[in-house]
Amino acid sequence: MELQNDLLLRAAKGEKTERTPVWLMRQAGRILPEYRAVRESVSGFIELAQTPELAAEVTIQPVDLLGVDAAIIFSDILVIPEAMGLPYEMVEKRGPWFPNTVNNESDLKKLRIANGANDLSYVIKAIEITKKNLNGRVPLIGFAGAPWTIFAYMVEGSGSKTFSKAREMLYTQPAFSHKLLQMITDSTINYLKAQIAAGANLVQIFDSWAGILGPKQYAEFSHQYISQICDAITEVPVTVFAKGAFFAREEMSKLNCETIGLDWNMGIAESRKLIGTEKTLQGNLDPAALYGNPEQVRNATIDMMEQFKGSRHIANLGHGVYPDIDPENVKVFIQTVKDFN
Ligand SMILES: Cc1c2[nH]c(c1CCC(=O)O)Cc1[nH]c(c(CCC(=O)O)c1C)Cc1[nH]c(c(CCC(=O)O)c1C)Cc1[nH]c(c(C)c1CCC(=O)O)C2
Repeated sequence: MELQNDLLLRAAKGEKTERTPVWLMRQAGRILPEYRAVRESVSGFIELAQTPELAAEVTIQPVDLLGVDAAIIFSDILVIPEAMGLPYEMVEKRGPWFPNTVNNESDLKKLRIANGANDLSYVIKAIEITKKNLNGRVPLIGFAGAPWTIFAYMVEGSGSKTFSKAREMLYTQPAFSHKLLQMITDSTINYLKAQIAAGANLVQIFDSWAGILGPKQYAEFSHQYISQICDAITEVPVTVFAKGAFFAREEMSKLNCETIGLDWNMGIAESRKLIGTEKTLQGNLDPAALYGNPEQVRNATIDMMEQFKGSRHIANLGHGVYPDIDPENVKVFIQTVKDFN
């Protein structure tokens, strides 16, 4: 199907666009009252994510209600551990929790490499329904967690400020760590390929915990695996968002991907210098800027746009939108990008 709005894809490839495309990380299922209404009709996040018709509905909500230039499929990065044999729960107000964790070779034997189309058929079904109902209005973004971020949850068993157990593993059991990272990488490639076959027009890799590694460890335990994924995905543009990996920007410029996501700690001019002009940059307004009044949101957005001006850019926040942000301010952010030239 021909896309009516392909700004995101053209910007990712570095082609000329009439204006800068805009979407928000975590736009589906955080800020909209319409999302909460759907969410309350089921038992919880996991049931919602596993019900393709409803997942498709909340994926499209931000397109209808906010006017973003892309949809991102409603799911979670933690579906990969589950598909490998490590189920998770989503604890209200606390976040993800794994009843079992992976700590040694014998835990590893209980895991398998996920087959995207079979083990995650509910996501694939949700993508198919979303594509049909979007009817070509905007591109659909597929996604997965980066292997290191997924590893961190599988070893730790929940969120953590330091992920010290996961980082301990890299020092005390490097061979085990590499085996698990490779299994996650192979699963992720299968999964992204299945998302693309079902209709995802671009895929994004979220390395949310990149910033807790030092540069050497990042190169060995994260970057290398992201690089494998980028090399394997040849069908659609790839975006890599490694939060906090300011130290790896120059290395990231060599990845086989179209777009690098910036968080709000990364200076725009400095990032462009380190990454060069062969990549599109995505980001990077501080999500907290949306707590301001509409005038402040507008000014902060214009300030960001001016810094990116003239170079390959997809407008976004520097991380996911916070759940208590007023959707009206999100609309101001989006409209300001659309009006900017
Ligand atoms: C680290 C991470 C996770 N999940 C994700 C990341 C990477 C991005 C980032 O760094 O923010 C990615 C994610 N999670 C979700 C999406 C859906 C699409 C989107 O809107 O971007 C995406 C892209 C839905 C979700 N994932 C989750 C919810 C909230 C669940 C609910 O509705 O109760 C949603 C809508 C739950 C989740 N899932 C995760 C956590 C820590 C939590 C709990 C806190 C939170 O809300 O973020 C793991």
